[in-house]
Amino acid sequence: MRRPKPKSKKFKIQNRQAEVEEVELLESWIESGKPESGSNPLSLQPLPDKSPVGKLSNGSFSRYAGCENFSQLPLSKKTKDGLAAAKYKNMTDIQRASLPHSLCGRDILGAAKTGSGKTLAFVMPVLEKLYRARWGPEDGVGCIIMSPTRELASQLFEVLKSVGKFHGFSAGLLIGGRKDVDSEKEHVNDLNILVCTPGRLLQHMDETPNFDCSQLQVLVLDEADRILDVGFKKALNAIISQLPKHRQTLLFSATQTKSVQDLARLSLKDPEYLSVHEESETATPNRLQQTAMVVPLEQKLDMLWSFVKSHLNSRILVFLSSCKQVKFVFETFKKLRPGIPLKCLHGRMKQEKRLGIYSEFCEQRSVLFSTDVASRGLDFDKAVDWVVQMDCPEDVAAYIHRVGRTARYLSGGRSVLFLMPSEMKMLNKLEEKKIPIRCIKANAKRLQPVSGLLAALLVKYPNLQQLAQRAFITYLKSIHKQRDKEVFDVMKLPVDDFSASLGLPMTPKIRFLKQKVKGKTSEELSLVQEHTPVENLFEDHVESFGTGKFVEDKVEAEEDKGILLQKETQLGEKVTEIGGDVGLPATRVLKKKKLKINVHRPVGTRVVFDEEGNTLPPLAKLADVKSSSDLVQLDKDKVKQRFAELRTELKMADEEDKALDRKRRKEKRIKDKVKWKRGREDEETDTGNEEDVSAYDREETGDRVNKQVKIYFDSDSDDGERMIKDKKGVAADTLSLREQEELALKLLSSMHS
Ligand SMILES: Nc1ncnc2c1ncn2[C@@H]1O[C@H](COP(=O)(O)OP(=O)(O)OP(=O)(O)O)[C@@H](O)[C@H]1O
Repeated sequence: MRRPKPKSKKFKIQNRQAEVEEVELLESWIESGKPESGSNPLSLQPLPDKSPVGKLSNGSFSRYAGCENFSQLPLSKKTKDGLAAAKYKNMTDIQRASLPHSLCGRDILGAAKTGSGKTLAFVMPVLEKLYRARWGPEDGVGCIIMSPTRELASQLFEVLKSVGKFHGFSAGLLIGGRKDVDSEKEHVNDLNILVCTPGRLLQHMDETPNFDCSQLQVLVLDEADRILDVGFKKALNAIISQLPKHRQTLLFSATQTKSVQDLARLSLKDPEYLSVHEESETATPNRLQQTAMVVPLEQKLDMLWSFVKSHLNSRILVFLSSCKQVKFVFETFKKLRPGIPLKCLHGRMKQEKRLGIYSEFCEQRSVLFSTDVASRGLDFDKAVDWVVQMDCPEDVAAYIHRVGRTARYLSGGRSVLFLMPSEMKMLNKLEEKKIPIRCIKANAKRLQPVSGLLAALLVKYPNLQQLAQRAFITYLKSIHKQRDKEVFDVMKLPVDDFSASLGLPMTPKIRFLKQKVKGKTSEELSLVQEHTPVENLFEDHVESFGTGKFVEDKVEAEEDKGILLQKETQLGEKVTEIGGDVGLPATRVLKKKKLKINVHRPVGTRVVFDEEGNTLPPLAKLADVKSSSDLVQLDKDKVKQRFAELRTELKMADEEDKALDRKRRKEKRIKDKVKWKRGREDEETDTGNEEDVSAYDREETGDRVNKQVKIYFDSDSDDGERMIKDKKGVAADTLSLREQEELALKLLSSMHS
């Protein structure tokens, strides 16, 4: 391969001259187009002539305020080329609103719906600012872009690389979980742009010799409200204290902070608050169809399983509240082989694995079980079809970010939120924040119970039992720790039913809850929340939410073939598509599929499963039937029987333990008594030998011994002999008969005299 000819010196000088001229031109454009402080560029859109150089009617705003596409902005050729190469042409709302300001160097508080292009809105000003400042390798760190999660930081880094590929800046990704921190330390001082998470940046600030950010030009916080949240408070304060105050600061989020305290911490200078969708009817993307369902805690897994089985051709993102739950659901569902690849993502995974899973989910149609680590900012390459919130989000902001993983930019998407009866207040909160959500009900007939299968799995795989116990405890803890007590009440949870739904033979001990209820048993607890069937709950709910915003879709159960009951017209999807035959009860599915097996199955064919339990083509369908049939055939009776056996075994073991404990206590009591008796005898004969008495004995028996001694003297106080002993200090028993007679005579003579 021929190597490209090195550029001549003359070419380089010419090129540099052209750059200098371009920068001067850009600066003059920007200077002439600077908007007045406090102006709102949105109020002027669209401009009458849409000309990038046209004067505004009142002459007070940026002349770039009405631009529609990037070519109209005063951008360097390198940035324009980068944008063109990445096929970005027209600006989105937030880009149109913020770029005229941010390019002029003003501080920005940008808010816009999820998936609306906020990333470009801060990447471009970063490139332009450094370009116009003629930033070079020797100038060091010129810009820091911070994100709350590692995956998001990696994604931002990719966008920066693609749009800035014609620029000569050096950029680095600094995120935790990477082992090569030492090599990072060697190079970090040569980087111009850092894309990082707060923790790793602080680590470099603390540990890397000569790490210097004193020349910083731009600081960007993506998902700013999250980074300014308590979780990052200490790290962020420490970082900010090491940054120069004179800099440009850009904050972006779909749920932007307006807290004066937050802004003061960042020492923003007269920031421009740009909330482009504030006037919008909804706080979420228009193409997003949002639904909610009432699902009792003990039916959540059944519902999730049924949902996954009835959406085998979709890309589904499922949010759960803790790592332990993610692990449990992933591991058990994987063994049940739903017929679609399964993946999981949580903070306890190794970084390489996390990034691998993230990119696999971008490429492959699958179900990803995740904690909130995937809830913010991630822009999965191929559209996510469904976002399922198995556990209620902690607040409205968390809801907005979670559902925002679908329906991004121009694509559509759907979401479903499982709400327990005790969490219904969340719907009011969503409504208050302009989130249009429709209540739908589950098709109870299509529900595929999974707890029996889970119980069988737990018997077969003891490690799953541990996972289940941990998932159980952490879920309750997560509810207990939630700040919004109006929505989350751990006391209302049917704990025993929940435990059984995970396949556990007995409810694990819940220490923190026991303290809270002070002696209430778990049965009593479950009584707090009466068991109500889904349908009834839904009807209750419709009464209280029948204001028009929440629409109930009453569809005859007979008409529906899927797990979700929805009208065909409203979701633009055929009902059969939602459910298909996969939504049918297991036995009917088997009957149908068995027919197919008989026809198509080549004799002696092996069925191969991959690591995640997915069947490999061309026998995927066949194997699905086999796998599910295997499990269904795990003989429900057998499972029940084993379940009962396990219960009796545990009960017997419990009884044995109790008996042993009783015996031990009895023995100890006897031992103590014997010791105490001995102690008393010793006291009576020789009170001086205290060293033989243990501290415990002294504590427990000391008082009693003293009392006895005291009583002994009290009761014998009328005893003449004792009186004599007391007075003389000599025991009367020890005197001889002659001595006694002498003593008596002395006494008599003294009485007469
Ligand atoms: N001007 C544009 N033209 C075409 N596509 C764009 C444009 N700007 C952004 N996009 C695309 O829109 C999608 C969403 O963009 P981005 O990730 O920046 O959204 P966001 O507002 O930051 O979302 P979130 O709030 O979830 O972080 C991306 O796939 C991006 O490539």
